[in-house]
Amino acid sequence: MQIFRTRDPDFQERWTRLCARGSDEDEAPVREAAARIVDDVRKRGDAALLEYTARYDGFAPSSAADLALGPADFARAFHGLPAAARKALKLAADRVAAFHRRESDALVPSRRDAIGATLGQESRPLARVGLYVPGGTARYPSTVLHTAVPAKVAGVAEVVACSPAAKPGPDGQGGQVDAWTLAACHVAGVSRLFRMGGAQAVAALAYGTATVPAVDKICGPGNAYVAAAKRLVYGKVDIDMIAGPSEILVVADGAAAPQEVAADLLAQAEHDVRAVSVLVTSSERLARQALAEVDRQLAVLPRQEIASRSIHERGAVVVARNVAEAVRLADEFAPEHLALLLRDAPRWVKRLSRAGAVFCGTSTPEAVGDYLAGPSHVLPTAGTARFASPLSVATFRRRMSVLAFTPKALAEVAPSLDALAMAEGLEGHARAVRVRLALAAERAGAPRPRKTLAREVAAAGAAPRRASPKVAAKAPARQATSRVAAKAPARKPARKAAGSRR
Ligand SMILES: NC(=O)c1ccc[n+]([C@@H]2O[C@H](COP(=O)([O-])OP(=O)(O)OC[C@H]3O[C@@H](n4cnc5c(N)ncnc54)[C@H](O)[C@@H]3O)[C@@H](O)[C@H]2O)c1
Ligand SMILES: N[C@H](CO)Cc1c[nH]c[nH+]1
Ligand SMILES: [Zn+2]
Repeated sequence: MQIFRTRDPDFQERWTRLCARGSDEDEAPVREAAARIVDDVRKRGDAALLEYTARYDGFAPSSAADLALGPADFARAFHGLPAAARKALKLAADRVAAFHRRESDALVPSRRDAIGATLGQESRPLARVGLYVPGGTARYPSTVLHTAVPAKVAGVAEVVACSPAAKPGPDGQGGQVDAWTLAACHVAGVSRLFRMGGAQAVAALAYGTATVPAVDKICGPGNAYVAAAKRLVYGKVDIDMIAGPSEILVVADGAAAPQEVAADLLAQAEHDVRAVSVLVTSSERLARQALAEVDRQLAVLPRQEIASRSIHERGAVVVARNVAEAVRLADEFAPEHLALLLRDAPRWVKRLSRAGAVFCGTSTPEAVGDYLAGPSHVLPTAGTARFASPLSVATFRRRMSVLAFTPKALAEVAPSLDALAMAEGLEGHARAVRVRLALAAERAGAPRPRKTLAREVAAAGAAPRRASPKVAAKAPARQATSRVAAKAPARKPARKAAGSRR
């Protein structure tokens, strides 16, 4: 694990390199591999999906339909678990649901303004979403809960999930998905789970295949291949964010316990060889103690191989001049998880604006957020916390603006609208308003000079309205106007037409 100090002459260079984790340069080979896979599944559908599933997950079902598991499988798995396991899943699901139900929709309420325009927003759930549940080197039933529960709270009608099956065991049998993951699908109300993973799963959900339905949005975390594929399909579908290899940045002062610092760093390092764990501390002594403690704990960690590569290839300890500088660097790094092992940790939160989630103080280990604190553990990685937010109910809903003008309101804004449209050279837009004003005037039978009305209708580029015999009998002047309009030459200068109504 590298160690450097903000006083070092090459600090900026090393810090910039550390901050660039997961960047385009860092991930070029992964991106190219993901692009080939996505393209192939888009073109060849199920056939390509089955080939990649066999290659990467060792699962070769006889038909693509066998990739899918459904509610009966989920219920069987749930009821087959011991009571303590069912209780843990339910507790986590309940806490996630309780937190996300507290989210507010914060819409602009519909209101009629001074001119008579009623303006507002409405929000609706997405119809069908696809959740990526990782499963390459670890199982993630918690991710089922931290994605599907907010989706259900949001009101999504159809929640489908995908997760790679475990690699075949010594018996050569593939296709197994652990009971906890299936049970979590039962608890969270997932409709179907497809046993597929990686870039091929993302492509199948984005473009649809004969077996896998195309979704409106793909959400959920995954390794670098999954993250790269989500970037590639964005636009065809929406995505929640880039939630790639896990990260933690711990800010600690001299009072922090090195054992806790090391444990938090390793808890993320064990996710993936590409996970990033960083300590920024104001204490040289703590830096040294934490390094030693990481080595001690690594030696007895079951996922030592993965965590050790992550720590040695991507981990770092940075010694800052003081806590304020450490906190400033943490914010610049924009980590997925930011742990504040500081005296008076909550006080520092107001200095932060760029982290996926902030964990305050020694009794709030990051792991509590991973499982059952409440806020979804799906968080932006690779510095994208600069602009992206945690997965939430809002992730699964979309807003639409709703506008309703009265004729009077339209007439009031028409001159300015006309001016703007003509400035943009988009006369069709201006005409779409002028025609309404002209027809409204005609309907109202406003006592207007014949020529003015003729000019208005002609300038709007519209055909004359055919007056009903009743109206025609009552309003000979308007009928005459329409006849004139039908014959009128192409158009008068628009501004003049608009101005004539002022
Ligand atoms: N940011 C978050 O919110 C969050 C939450 C949970 C987990 N995670 C991350 O999710 C990831 C889980 O990773 P994982 O690998 O265990 O499971 P995964 O399901 O994300 O990836 C496994 C799949 O990757 C593909 N793959 C692997 N090697 C490949 C190769 N060489 N070429 C092409 N495709 C390949 C295969 O299709 C395989 O099925 C970790 O990085 C973890 O840190 C992030
Ligand atoms: N730390 C992960 C997010 O980066 C979430 C998780 C799930 N299970 C354990 N951890
Ligand atoms: Zn974790």
